[in-house]
Amino acid sequence: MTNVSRERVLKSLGVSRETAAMLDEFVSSLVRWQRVKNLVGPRTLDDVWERHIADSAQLLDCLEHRKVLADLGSGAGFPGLVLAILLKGVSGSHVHLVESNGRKCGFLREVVRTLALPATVHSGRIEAVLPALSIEAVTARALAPLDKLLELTNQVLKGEALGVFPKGQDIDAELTQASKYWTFDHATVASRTDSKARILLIQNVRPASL
Ligand SMILES: C[S@@+](CC[C@H](N)C(=O)[O-])C[C@H]1O[C@@H](n2cnc3c(N)ncnc32)[C@H](O)[C@@H]1O
Repeated sequence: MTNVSRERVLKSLGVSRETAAMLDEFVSSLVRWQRVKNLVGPRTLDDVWERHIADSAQLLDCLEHRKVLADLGSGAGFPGLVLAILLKGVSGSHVHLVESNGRKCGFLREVVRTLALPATVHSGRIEAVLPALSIEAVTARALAPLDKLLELTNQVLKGEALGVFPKGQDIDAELTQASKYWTFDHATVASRTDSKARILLIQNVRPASL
């Protein structure tokens, strides 16, 4: 199953042999660390290629020309490490991985170092780290509902920077709730890995009262 998924995902991504080798190395490290550090929901590793690698990689197209980004609440590197692997070699690219859990940061640092990725691991809280970063896009998967995400990111998303947030079937309710507190431009893109999911693209965020 894992090998079939791997082949299918790598084929659909159309990556080079070098990039495929980096993704393999990342998955191997995750499986190794998972045995002792429990970084992701254990059952999700059975389908790591579809559920985590492909699900993260599809965000690359949403970024368009943007290549300096912050991934908030990176966990075991989804989507941030996958994007850093895909962006390696793209001049000027950089991924800031922001994660407060020290154990997960240890893993992220090891993968960044081993694969020499264009990425920095920030071990700390988003609220403290994000304001100091200069970025073109923000990603966050499975971190918080949209109103909370905009509370965390409104300062960086008030202009041209793009928020790229994978969302599940509650997306419409989240948009309604967030609209009570924020105004913003948004669009959605269908997820390629989950028929019930969409990817939310957000810009020009302002407090609703202004
Ligand atoms: C549910 S996990 C999702 C991880 C990953 N993005 C994924 O999709 O697999 C949320 C992660 O966000 C981190 N996190 C939550 N609140 C945070 C905060 N305020 N600052 C930094 N990290 C945070 C948690 O430690 C956790 O690793």
